[in-house]
This record gives sequence, C-alpha cells and structure tokens, in this order.
Amino acid sequence: MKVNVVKDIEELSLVAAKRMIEKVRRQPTTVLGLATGSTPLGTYRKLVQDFQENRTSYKHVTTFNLDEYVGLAATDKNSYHYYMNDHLFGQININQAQTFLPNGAGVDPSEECLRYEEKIRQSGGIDLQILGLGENGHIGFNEPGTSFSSQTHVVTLAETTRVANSRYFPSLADVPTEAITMGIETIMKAREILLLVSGEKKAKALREVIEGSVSETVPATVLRNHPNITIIADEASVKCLTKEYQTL
Ligand SMILES: N[C@@H]1[C@@H](O)[C@H](O)[C@@H](COP(=O)(O)O)O[C@@H]1O
Repeated sequence: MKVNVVKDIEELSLVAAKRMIEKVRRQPTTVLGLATGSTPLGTYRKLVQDFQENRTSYKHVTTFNLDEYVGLAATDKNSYHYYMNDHLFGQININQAQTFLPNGAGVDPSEECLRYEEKIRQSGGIDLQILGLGENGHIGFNEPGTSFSSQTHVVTLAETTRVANSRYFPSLADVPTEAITMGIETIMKAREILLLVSGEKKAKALREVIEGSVSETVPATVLRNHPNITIIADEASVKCLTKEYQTL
C-alpha cells in the first residue's frame, strides 16, 4: 500500500488524473472503474482539460461505475448516471455505449446486480479503479458490516450516509434508501486501485484504513490486502495518522 500525501484537493486531482491519463495512453482499451461524490470531481475536470488540450483519446475505453441509487432514473439530476454524463462522459470522446452504471430504475434490482457483475467479468475485469472514502469507512456503497466476499448487491443505505449525501438533494426525505453497489470482492478484483481522500471529515476513517485492523466493520480496511493500491490523501485528511507518510 502506497500512501502519497498531497497538499490539497487541487494537487490530489492532478496526481490522480495524471495516473489515469498515463494508463489510458499506454493501454487505449483500458477498463476504468469510476466513483462519484465530491472527491473525484476535480480529477474529472483535469481529464476534460487534458482532453481539450492534448486530445487523450477515450474512444476504446470502457468504464464501470461503482454504484447507483435505486429508484432514480438516469435523467434524474441526482442520479450517478447524470453526474457521470455531466462531469465526464459528455465532455470527452468516450463511446457512451461502453460506459456502464448499475441500472437503479425500472428493473428488478437483484437481477440487475447479477447482470452487472457478469458484464464486468465479460469485459475482462477492471484495470484501474478510482475510489472515494465514506466518512464511516464505506467504499462504493458497501456500508460497515458488508462481507469482504460480496459481489454487486443491493444495499440499504446507512442513515449517516443518507445524511452525508443529502447535501445534493432538496431534503433528507428525497435521498433514496437503497442503492446498487459493486461488492467488496468486485472492487478487490481490480488490478490497480487509487483511493482518493480529501478533507478533515475523512481523517478518522483514513486512520482506520492505514493504521487500524482489517475488519468488515470498516469496509475500506480490506484495501490493505490489495497488491496494487495507492492512497492519495491531502494534508487535512491525514491529521489523525500517527506515522509520517511520503509527501509528494
Ligand atoms: N457512494 C459514494 C461513494 O462512492 C463516495 O466515495 C463517498 C464519498 O463521497 P465524497 O467524495 O462526496 O465525500 O460517498 C458516496 O456515498
């Protein structure tokens, strides 16, 4: 596990985007695993900027997102489909037919989970997975207590997660109660992982990930068992660590 400490979200975005661009340029058919939330927004902005300036091509790239709310249509502004189209897919030359998110609306969610897991497998698996970190240590929407051997599944969102994500919705009551998420085993199968962590609110969760014991109580601690993971964390998020880590 490599830990790179950067100054702030700006530098974090730059470092993460650089790794993604390098990967796509070297392997044009890369399968990317993507995350939503506020943390990767700057990274996506950097990818768009690089596309405009340097024309890095995404024509042969395939993407799989980590998760999606149950009950929100792709056209709903709060859906992760909408987020991805708005912040990334609509602004680069990716083939939209090669961008996948779980379908949270209008289908049987359990069947959708099986279909999604199979789709990832058929694509050859994820080469580079981007992850954010929940304040309670969740990854994707894998809440505390999720089995490390979980595949794509339907989850009931923790109340703390609904409250944390309610900032995007008109009110807490509008935040869906369920989501479809890649499972922990699904995520761990990615060949390379970048965990992006920014802000003081994540400091306690990050300490658990790096210095705590590996346990299903804090889902992200599983990442310690991954052979190729880099944590990119800004100064505010490393405040609770007891040891010094490499500063970029
Ligand atoms: N499902 C998402 C996660 O994939 C994300 O990583 C996390 C952190 O979000 P943020 O980056 O906004 O702090 O919360 C959400 O619940």
